[in-house]
Order: sequence, then C-alpha cells, then structure tokens
Amino acid sequence: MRRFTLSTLRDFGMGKRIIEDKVTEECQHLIKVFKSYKGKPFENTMILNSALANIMASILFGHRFDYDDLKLRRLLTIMNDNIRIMGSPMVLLYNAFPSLVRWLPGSHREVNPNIQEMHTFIRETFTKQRKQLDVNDQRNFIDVFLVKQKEEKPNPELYFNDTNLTVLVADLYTAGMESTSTTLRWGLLLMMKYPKIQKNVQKEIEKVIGSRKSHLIHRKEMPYTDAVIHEIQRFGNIAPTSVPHATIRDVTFNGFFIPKGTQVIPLLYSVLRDKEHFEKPEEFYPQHFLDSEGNFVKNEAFIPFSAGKRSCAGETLAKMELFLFFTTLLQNFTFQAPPGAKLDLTGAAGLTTPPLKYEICAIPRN
Ligand code: HEM
Repeated sequence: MRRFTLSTLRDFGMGKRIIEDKVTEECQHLIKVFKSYKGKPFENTMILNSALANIMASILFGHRFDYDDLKLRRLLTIMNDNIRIMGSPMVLLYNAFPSLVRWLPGSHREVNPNIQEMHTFIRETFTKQRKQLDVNDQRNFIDVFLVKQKEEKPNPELYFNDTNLTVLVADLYTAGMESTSTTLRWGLLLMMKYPKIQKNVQKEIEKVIGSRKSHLIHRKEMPYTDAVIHEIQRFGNIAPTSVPHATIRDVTFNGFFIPKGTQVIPLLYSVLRDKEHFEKPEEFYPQHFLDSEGNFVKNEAFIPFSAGKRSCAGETLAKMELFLFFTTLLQNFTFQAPPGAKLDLTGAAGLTTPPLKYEICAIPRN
C-alpha cells in the first residue's frame, strides 16, 4: 500500500510543478484571509489547517473547499479533537489497560465516533466518484484506487478493498494536513518571538523573490530562510516520539537483543535536541544549519520525518509546502504579538506537539 501511495502521490504531482502551482494558488487564498483581519489579533489554527487540508483535498478528492465551508470545518474539528485527545492522560491509560479503561467515562471515548464520522464522509465521497468513474480519465487519488480495485476480482479479501481505501484516505488527509500546519504555527510563533530573525528572512525574500510569487527554485538562493525553516522543524519537534513500530523478527541493535514483537518507540526528540550535533539544542538558533559564510549546511541529526523504510511518505510535499507558505506569508506580512501578550514556547499535549494557543497580528507589508 505504501508503494501504491507513493507512486500515485507522485503521479498527482508530489514533488512536481503541478502541486507547486496548487500550493502557490492556495497561498493567495490564505493571504486574503489573513488580510481580512486588518492587523487585528486572531487565532490561526483553523485557517492554516484549511489551507493545508486543501492541498491534500485537491490530490485526494480533486477539489478544494472554501475556508468557511461547514463540511471542511467539521472535518478539521474532529481531526484536531482526536489529535489532542490522543495525547491525553486518559488515552495513555487506555493504551496501557484497554480492557479496563474502555468502560470508564472520559474523552478517550470520543476518538472512535470521530473516526467513524470521518470514514463516513470518505465513503460517501468515493461512492459518488465510483458512479462517475472513467478509466481513461483518472482525476484524483481516489479514482486511481478505484481503477485498481476494478482490476482486482470483486473479493472483499483483496488488497484494494473499500476498507483500505477509507483508512488510507483518512490517514493521508490527516497526516498531510496536521503536521505541516502545526509546523507553520510554530514558525509564525517563533517569528513573533524573534523579530530580528523575521527581519532577516524578509530581507532575503526581498533580495531573491521581490514582489514575485514564491517558487521552489528560489530556495537554493535563500540559505538563511532555508536554515530558519529547518530550525523551526528542529525546535518545534512536532513528532517527538514519531510513530510506534514493532520488530517483525528477533534483532540485535547496538548490542541490545530485541525479541520479535517488541514495540519500539523511536525518540526523534533525543536526536533533534542532541548536543553532540547541535551547538545550542534547547535554543532557537538558525545557525545550526549555516556555516561561517552563511551557506546552508545539512545536519545528519535533522530527522523530523524519521528515517528508514517507513519514514514520512509526504516529506517532499511537506518541504515544498513549508517553503512556499512560509515565504509567501513573510513576504506579505510582519507578524507581531498582540499588545501585552506573552509568547510561550512550551508545546501542548497531543499526538503531535503543537504550540500552545496564541493570537497573532498580521501587519500587511507594502
Ligand atoms: C512537516 C510535516 C511533516 C512531518 C514533520 C511528518 C513526520 C512524519 C513522521 C515522523 C512519520 C513517522 C515515520 C515512521 O513511522 O518512522 C510520518 C509518517 C507518515 N507521513 Fe508524515 N510528516 C509530515 C508531513 C506529511 C505530509 C504532507 C504527508 C502527506 C502525504 C505525510 C504522510 C505520511 C504518511 C502516509 C506516513 C506513514 C508512512 C508509512 O507508514 O509508511 N506526512 N510523518
């Protein structure tokens, strides 16, 4: 399923110009919404969620939603609720003692109904698409899956079945929306906290992009901005425990014997904050990715997308989105905290680690 997903995402433009154009177009919608606040304070979670969800929606379903579309808002609400609940003490307890905690009241009981609601939306979407399916005109990710399904015999035991389609689309929609949008929220918070760094990024944008639209080709001429985006990901550390894995056979790793079936939780946090690799691991310090002449330098301990065969399937797309959204936003606005607001860099609890809720003033630039 991973191979199918990666090759279909590529066919729909992941890492290519087609998606870049979609992201650039979405950036313009986002700017309009930010401008509508006329420099007054607002909370940006739903807005950034909507922008990033639209990129995934255009790949998966072939269309975008208006930011105030009720269906979109409901889906984002249940996705956000689940991400928050999954980091709650009740869910941690449930994971340790499922048969006992299952019967207790608490937010952990909302997770499944939320997942079911999301799955119903996806099933309704692909049932409609199945009726209009044209093998010679595969419009989006779901169409490609449905064509594969037609090629297999109609047997529920097979691979390209409706359950796999539902779960795959739900996973991609959530993974593709939440992580990138949370990273951008860290980015805007950090720019408010460190106005000098924000200014330096804006200077580089003026020099390289000017008033044109931001494109990926600009990135190689923008080492400072590239370093800042890497540092936002390192410092934001949105997936500190990555995703749990399990050994499928007995393994000996670094002298430790790990028997088959052991759950392994990779602590990306310990690598991203490793003082052997980062001079000031606990600080926001873009120089971690710059040499003394201001050139961008890679760091092997930069693994926010994890590593190995099951590392993030959306890394190329996420990097493109981060660059285009971040540069477009800083090209158009200077971000400031509302008067008197305290900027707290503590992460909130959840399946991923978002910043604590904050308000932002987006001051339009000429
Ligand atoms: C800044 C943005 C992102 C970050 C930091 C991130 C991070 C991660 C991490 C840490 C994993 C776990 C890897 C592992 O199990 O070892 C993962 C998995 C995954 N991510 Fe992302 N991700 C991001 C954006 C995206 C996007 C935009 C997509 C959409 C296509 C996506 C799709 C996936 C999928 C499908 C998996 C599961 C891969 C597998 O199990 O084979 N991610 N991501």
